Amino acid sequence: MAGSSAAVWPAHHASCRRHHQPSYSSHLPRARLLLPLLPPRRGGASLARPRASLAAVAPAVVRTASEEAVYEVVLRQAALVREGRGRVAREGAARRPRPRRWAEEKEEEGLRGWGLLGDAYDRCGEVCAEYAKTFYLGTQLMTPERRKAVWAIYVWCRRTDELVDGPNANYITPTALDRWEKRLEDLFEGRPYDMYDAALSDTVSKFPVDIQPFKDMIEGMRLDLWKSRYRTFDELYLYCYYVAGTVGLMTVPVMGIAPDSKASTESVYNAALALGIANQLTNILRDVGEDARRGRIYLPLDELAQAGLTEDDIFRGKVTDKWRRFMKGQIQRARLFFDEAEKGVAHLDSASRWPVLASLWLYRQILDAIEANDYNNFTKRAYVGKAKKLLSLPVAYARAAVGS
Ligand SMILES: CC(C)=CCC/C(C)=C/CC/C(C)=C/CC/C(C)=C/[C@@H]1[C@@H](COP(=O)(O)OP(=O)(O)O)[C@]1(C)CC/C=C(\C)CC/C=C(\C)CCC=C(C)C
Ligand SMILES: [Mn+2]
Repeated sequence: MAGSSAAVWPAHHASCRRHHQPSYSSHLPRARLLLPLLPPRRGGASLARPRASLAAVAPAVVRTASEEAVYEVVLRQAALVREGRGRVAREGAARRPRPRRWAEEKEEEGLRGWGLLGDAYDRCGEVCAEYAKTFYLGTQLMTPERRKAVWAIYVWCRRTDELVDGPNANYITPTALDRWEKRLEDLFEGRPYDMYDAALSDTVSKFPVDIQPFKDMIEGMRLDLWKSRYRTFDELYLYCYYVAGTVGLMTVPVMGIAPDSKASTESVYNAALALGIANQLTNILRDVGEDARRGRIYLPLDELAQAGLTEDDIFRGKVTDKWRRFMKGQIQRARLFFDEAEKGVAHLDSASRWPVLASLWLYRQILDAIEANDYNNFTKRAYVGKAKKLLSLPVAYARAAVGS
């Protein structure tokens, strides 16, 4: 946290936390369930066409309040990237101050200043390699600039998550999150607080990355401080956007859109958002039991009720036919988000496709694992075995190479 000596960098990785998930049941594919299915509002090829099967059950496509709000952010990010591309092309200049003060102070202290920035990125890479091995491997194909930038974003996200999910989580207050947000604003202004911040500060000076998704992720952490129930999928959707959809919006400007892509910028952002939502929904479904033991239910209560289930059923954790039916609907919804995301991958810059596709496939396989566990996500943790993980890598590599 800003101004605090407490290390926000964790020594451990808890298998934590904010895993949560929605569902719907037999009348499932209601129109509102999928932001990514909505057509784009502006020109350009769409990745987000309603699929025939869904259109049949969801003739009236209506966005919910959360989807509307999030879509506004998507449009703003897309506009920024378009503008950023133009500006970089015209001026060839960075948009924001580089973390000058930090580097100069370090030089005054007899440290290597700008040289330290290289070390800062290296440390980000090490953290990534430790916490997200497959993803780290995937970044090796990217250009050094992009790779370092994605690492810096990863580390900021991981640290933010650890605030509410890590060993010091019990001491985190709204004020601490306010300080973390102030520190974020400072680093965007070129005034980083520590070396991990310095790496991100440098990244945002080089790529058209907007502060909004970062702030929104902190907002998600705020929610986790007080909210442990989600009445509807709309509420859950917003939460998933905050804690995971934001990652897609943060990383697309760094990973880049393929120069030959005909897709509209906002449709690529929509796909990125869908991947974050899909990952978070999957995370939630995997961790239902773990969350329940912490008194949390990240499932839409209205959909639970429609399935004839109560909160007590979750806390009791008995796999019944009602639960299986409910879970099938939830898994189906998560898969739809993955499908929407997958369509966007081909439009990313070629070097960025592999890590995204590999991570998408790996995470999606957790849903298969839940099914293989006969929907017992109360006491059995769904995971993807090493062999499957290893197989996904070359397959994703081959697919990523095919291009847009
Ligand atoms: C290439 C690539 C995959 C880049 C993303 C790298 C990156 C910056 C990741 C940050 C992830 C992070 C630490 C988020 C903080 C909140 C959080 C922990 C969310 C959960 C992740 C799963 O982590 P884990 O299983 O460790 O969860 P626990 O904390 O243990 O519970 C999430 C479920 C969300 C992660 C979301 C993404 C990785 C979104 C990815 C979207 C893109 C990279 C956009 C791709 C673009 C297109 C066009 C498809
Ligand atoms: Mn976590």
